[in-house]
Amino acid sequence: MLPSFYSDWKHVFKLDPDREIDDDALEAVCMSGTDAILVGGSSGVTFENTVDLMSRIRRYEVSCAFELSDASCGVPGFDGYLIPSVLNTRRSEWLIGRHVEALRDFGHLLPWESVAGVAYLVLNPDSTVARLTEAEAGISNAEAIAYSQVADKLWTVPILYVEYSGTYGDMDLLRDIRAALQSAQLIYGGGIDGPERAAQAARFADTVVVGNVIYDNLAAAIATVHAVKEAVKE
Ligand SMILES: CC(C)=CCC/C(C)=C/CC/C(C)=C/CC/C(C)=C/CC/C(C)=C/CC/C(C)=C/CC/C(C)=C/COP(=O)(O)OP(=O)(O)O
Ligand SMILES: O=P(O)(O)OC[C@@H](O)CO
Ligand SMILES: [Mg+2]
Repeated sequence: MLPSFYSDWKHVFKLDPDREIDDDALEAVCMSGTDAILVGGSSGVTFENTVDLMSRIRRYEVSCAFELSDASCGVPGFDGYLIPSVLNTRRSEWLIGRHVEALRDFGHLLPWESVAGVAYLVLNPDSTVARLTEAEAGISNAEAIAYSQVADKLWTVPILYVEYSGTYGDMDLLRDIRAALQSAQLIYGGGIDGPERAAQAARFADTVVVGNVIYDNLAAAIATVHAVKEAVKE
């Protein structure tokens, strides 16, 4: 498989266009040595707040990708675009329905060479994304592994995202999902509050995403970069 814009990502910071970040904090994040900034959120993302955040990140050399979760937010100028689908949603619109409508209407505008689909497994029932998409987050570990295998082995998705947004996940499950995958890049995100948890997740995930702690404890967030880069993958 040809390498893509996300293939080398070990550590990623996720910035939400719907949240405030001052210039000093943004500089610390962009100059931290992270592999990329991923712009995205599950609610309150608009064309305007996305353009605003992208243009501020563009002052720095760091790669910058956008997670497109609303068809009205097709902002050009990112290095790459991730398009999420939720595997364990009860509503097919979040798996495929909205995507079909968006591609029908706007697909001709997409820079396809810089686009990748992402299969999300949403596992924190209290997260915004779980509520929004009515995800069946309380599934057993065997079911979570089966979902992952459907995405990876049957559908050959490029990226599987194990999403615990807002809480730290089950690392034994992450290990077992890792072991069950054939080719998908494994992204982990959720509840990483500093270097220890970041290093643990990096043992099993190809890519570790750090989000909310940027806004809650910037120093702890910055420390996750080194922790992930130095972690030994199992
Ligand atoms: C030039 C250019 C780029 C043109 C683009 C043209 C265009 C718009 C083409 C259409 C492309 C397309 C197929 C778009 C998909 C449209 C769509 C609506 C897809 C649905 C996506 C989806 C499943 C959304 C649900 C939410 C989700 C999974 C979001 C991902 C990000 C995420 C989970 C963030 C975490 O959320 P957060 O807010 O941080 O949560 P917490 O509160 O818990 O922290
Ligand atoms: O905000 P946190 O809990 O770090 O989660 C990161 C990311 O997976 C959210 O989509
Ligand atoms: Mg968030």
